[in-house]
Amino acid sequence: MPFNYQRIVIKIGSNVLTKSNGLPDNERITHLVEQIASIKKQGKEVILVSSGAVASGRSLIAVSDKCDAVASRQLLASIGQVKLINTYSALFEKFEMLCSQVLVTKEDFRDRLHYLNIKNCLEILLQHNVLPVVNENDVVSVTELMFTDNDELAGLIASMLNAQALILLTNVDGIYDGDPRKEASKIINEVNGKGVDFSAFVSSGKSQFGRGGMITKTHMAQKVAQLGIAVHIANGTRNNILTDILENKAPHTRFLPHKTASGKKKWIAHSEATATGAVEVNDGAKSALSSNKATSLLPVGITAVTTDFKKGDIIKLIDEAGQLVGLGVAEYGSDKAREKLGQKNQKPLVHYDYLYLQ
Ligand SMILES: Nc1ncnc2c1ncn2[C@@H]1O[C@H](COP(=O)(O)OP(=O)(O)O)[C@@H](O)[C@H]1O
Ligand SMILES: N[C@@H](CCC(=O)OP(=O)(O)O)C(=O)O
Repeated sequence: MPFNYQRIVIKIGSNVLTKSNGLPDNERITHLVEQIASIKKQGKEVILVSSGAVASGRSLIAVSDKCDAVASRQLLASIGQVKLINTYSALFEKFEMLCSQVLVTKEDFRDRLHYLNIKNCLEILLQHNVLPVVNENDVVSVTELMFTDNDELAGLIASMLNAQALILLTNVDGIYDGDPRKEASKIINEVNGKGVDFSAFVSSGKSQFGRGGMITKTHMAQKVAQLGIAVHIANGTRNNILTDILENKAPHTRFLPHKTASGKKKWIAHSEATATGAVEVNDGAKSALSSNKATSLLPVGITAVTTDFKKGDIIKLIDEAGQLVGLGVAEYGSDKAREKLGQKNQKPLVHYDYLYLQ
């Protein structure tokens, strides 16, 4: 049965857009644009998250050996992004389609206001039948301000826009149950459920031009699927891959979507890096929160306030072994939370509607 998604986020990785010599693969880009155009013609909404700025820059300028890694990435991306977006623009024009450039940084997802600004921008583009082409703003995103990779960015965008599906195109057919270079390794067709540990067969090594690697892809995919979005990891260098995925006839890995979470929960889910405070919860609270019932975090289950926070901040819920249990919006500040620690019949510190569990 084909997948009948209405809103789809497609991420094209560096390795798909780049030839082995590090330069952009224009034939590949053209073929992907043709497929996106045909998907759009079916009335579907598509958001493209495209890497390739650095590779495009490489085709235009030689970087001096004196440049450090950060400066050379800034230089290449600044020049390359212009070429990348012009390439897309010219190719989509052949199909009478308008595309737009949206460059973002991790900071743009930090608070709810910034988050809504980007969301509104993407929504207005979609309403006008424009295809947003999103990339990280590599020129200003350096070191700790960077996304792990564009998979993380694509996951954020898919969650933000309540997409039905996220397609991650890379240079292998999906997640293998062993080293993808070995013949005995098989593709895992379906992943259902959270907490699957891929570390036994997914190596941390990255492909030639990739940044995050397959491990980060699997973490992100599980998280996004848990929020109700189907995630497909497939080989972007295969012909007709996008149309074949949607017709359910391409070999690849699919993460089955779980029940849909609210927009606010989706934002909270991706806020670990920006969470300000933290509390420690006991085992009883941990199992109550993980049960099938909608449960809020009550002071009776909190053993300590480990980092201060204000009312409205996103805080981390940590178990007694130091593991992250979830994230949520604090209903009151850390001073008040300390006063109520361990007490019964108190107002929840995190209401269920504003709670995301790992
Ligand atoms: N078990 C596995 N299954 C599939 N790919 C794997 C596995 N273990 C490691 N990898 C590597 O992950 C790479 C893809 O991730 P990445 O380098 O981040 O690509 P991209 O730039 O497309 O996002 C593959 O080229 C592959 O070599
Ligand atoms: N923003 C960069 C790509 C960064 C990146 O993470 O790429 P990828 O490994 O494809 O997820 C660029 O356009 O060159």
